[in-house]
Amino acid sequence: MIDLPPEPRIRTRVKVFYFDTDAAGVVHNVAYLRLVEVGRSELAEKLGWSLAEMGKSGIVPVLARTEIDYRKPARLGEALLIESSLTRLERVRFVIETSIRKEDEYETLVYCRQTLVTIRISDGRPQAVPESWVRAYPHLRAVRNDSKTKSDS
Ligand SMILES: CC(C)(COP(=O)(O)OP(=O)(O)OC[C@H]1O[C@@H](n2cnc3c(N)ncnc32)[C@H](O)[C@@H]1OP(=O)(O)O)[C@@H](O)C(=O)NCCC(=O)NCCSC(=O)c1ccc(O)cc1
Repeated sequence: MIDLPPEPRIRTRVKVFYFDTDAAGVVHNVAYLRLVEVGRSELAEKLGWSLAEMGKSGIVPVLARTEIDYRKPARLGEALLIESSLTRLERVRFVIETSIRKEDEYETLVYCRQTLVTIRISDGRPQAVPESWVRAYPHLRAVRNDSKTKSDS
């Protein structure tokens, strides 16, 4: 059991390499999803859900929804900061928001909001979000009154 940080947030620094870019030297839309995943995985580890432990426990998060806004381009060789935050906890779902910006500028280049569902690997059925998160971050707890609607996550 690890001590959870006061804020469920992490900043990850990355550099834009050739394999992230298209012929114009700008980061490809698909490459941003990989960067979002890098940040989200680092956040999961910080919140006690390491990649190695996930498989062993039999309980894993899966992505149910990704919304992404591409606001400004990032370019080859630039240093980027990926800021990933856990922002909402429901019964079996949770939300991670990610912003990507240049290391030396404050403007957000890309914003992404993802809904994840905690499932049991053996049968794929949804499971409760980690109790330790609910205890550590009660202010993120949200109760939905529209559980039949999947489109407004
Ligand atoms: C997400 C699911 C398990 C949900 O299963 P269902 O049988 O629909 O369960 P339910 O109907 O009970 O839904 C459970 C809850 O999820 C909600 N839900 C389900 N689908 C959605 C979508 N698309 N959006 C928002 N909310 C959703 C639903 O409203 C329920 O919420 P509550 O009412 O608040 O309980 C199922 O739809 C599924 O298996 N989808 C495929 C998931 C998948 O293949 N994702 C991509 C691969 S995972 C991945 O790439 C990855 C994940 C995590 C990492 O760290 C790295 C990589």
